[in-house]
Amino acid sequence: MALAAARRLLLHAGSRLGRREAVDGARRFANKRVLVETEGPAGVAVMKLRNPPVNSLSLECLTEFTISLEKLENDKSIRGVILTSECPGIFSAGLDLLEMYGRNPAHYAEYWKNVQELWLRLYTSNMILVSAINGASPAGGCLLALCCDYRVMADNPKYTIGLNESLLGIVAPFWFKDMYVNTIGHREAERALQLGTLFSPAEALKVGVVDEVVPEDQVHSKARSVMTKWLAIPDHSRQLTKNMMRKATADSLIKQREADIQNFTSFISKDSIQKSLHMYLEKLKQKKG
Ligand SMILES: CCCCCC/C=C/CC(=O)SCCNC(=O)CCNC(=O)[C@H](O)C(C)(C)COP(=O)(O)OP(=O)(O)OC[C@H]1O[C@@H](n2cnc3c(N)ncnc32)[C@H](O)[C@@H]1OP(=O)(O)O
Repeated sequence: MALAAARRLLLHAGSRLGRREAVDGARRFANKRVLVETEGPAGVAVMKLRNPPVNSLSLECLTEFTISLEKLENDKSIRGVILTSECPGIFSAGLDLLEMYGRNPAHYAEYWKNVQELWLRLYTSNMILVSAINGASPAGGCLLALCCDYRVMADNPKYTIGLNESLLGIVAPFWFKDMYVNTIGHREAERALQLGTLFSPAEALKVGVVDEVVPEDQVHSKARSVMTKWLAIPDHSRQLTKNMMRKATADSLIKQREADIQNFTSFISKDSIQKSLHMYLEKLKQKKG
C-alpha cells in the first residue's frame, strides 16, 4: 500500500523523489536506484540500474524501475531505451533473495505482484529496448535482458548469463520459461533451465541468449549503433510487429496473474524452499570467506 502511494507520488509529482534536471542539453531524472539520461541519438534514453552491490531487484528497486519506465513510455519524445548497469561487473543479480526469504506470505504476494508488473511493462513496451549487458546477469538479471529487443554483452568470461533458478532449488515461473523458449528455442531452453546453466558470453552468443558480444569498452557504443539502426524503422510497423510476436506470451500471464501470485506465495513459503534459499545464501556468504 505504502509503495503504491509512493509510486503515484513519484509518477505524478515527478520531481519530489525523482529529480529532473538539465545537464549539457541532456535531460536526466534519477530515483535512488535507477538513473535515466537522455543522450546520444535523439529520442533515446539510457537507463542505468544502480542498486549496489549487485543490482538485486529489491521491492524498492522494482518499483523505481517500473516508475521510470512508465515515465519514459509517457514521454512521446522517447522512442528507445538502452538498459545497462552502473554497478561495476554486475548487470543485475536478479530478484532480491532477501525479499523471498524469511518474510510473510503477504510480503511474498506484494513482491511477486511487482515482479510481474515490471516484466509486463518491459516485455510489452512500445519503445525499442536494447540491453548493454556489462556484467553478471543471472536469473532475474537475465530476465531483464530477455525482455529487450536486442542484447549486446561485454566479452568478459567472468560475466555469465542465464536462468539459473534450478541451482537455487527453485523453479523458473512459466512466463520466464516462455520467454526463454521464444528466445533460444525449446530444446536449448529445456536443457538450460534444468541445468540452471549460466552461459559465458561466447556460449550465450552461440545459443542465442544474446545477439552480440563485443569488447567491454565497446558495449555502450555498440548498443547505441544498434539503436540507431532500429530507430530507422517506422514506429507504427515495428510496434505492431513486436506486439504480434509478444502478445500471446504476455497474455498468458495477464490471464492468470492472481493465480500466479498465489502459486508463488505458497511455493516460496514452503519450509523445503526456504531451506534451499537459506543454503544458497550461506553459499554466497562462504564464497567470500
Ligand atoms: C513458482 C515459484 C517461482 C519462484 C521463482 C523465483 C524466481 C527467482 C529469480 C531470481 O532472480 S532468484 C535470484 C538469483 N540470483 C542469483 O543466483 C545470483 C546470486 N549472486 C551471485 O551469483 C553473485 O552475487 C554475483 C551476482 C555473481 C556477484 O558476485 P560478487 O562476487 O561480485 O558479489 P557477492 O559477494 O556474491 O555478493 C555481494 C553481496 O550481495 C548479495 N547478493 C548477491 N546476489 C543477491 C541476490 N540475488 N539477492 C540478494 N542479495 C544478493 C550477496 O549475498 C552478498 O551479500 P553480503 O551481505 O555482502 O554477504
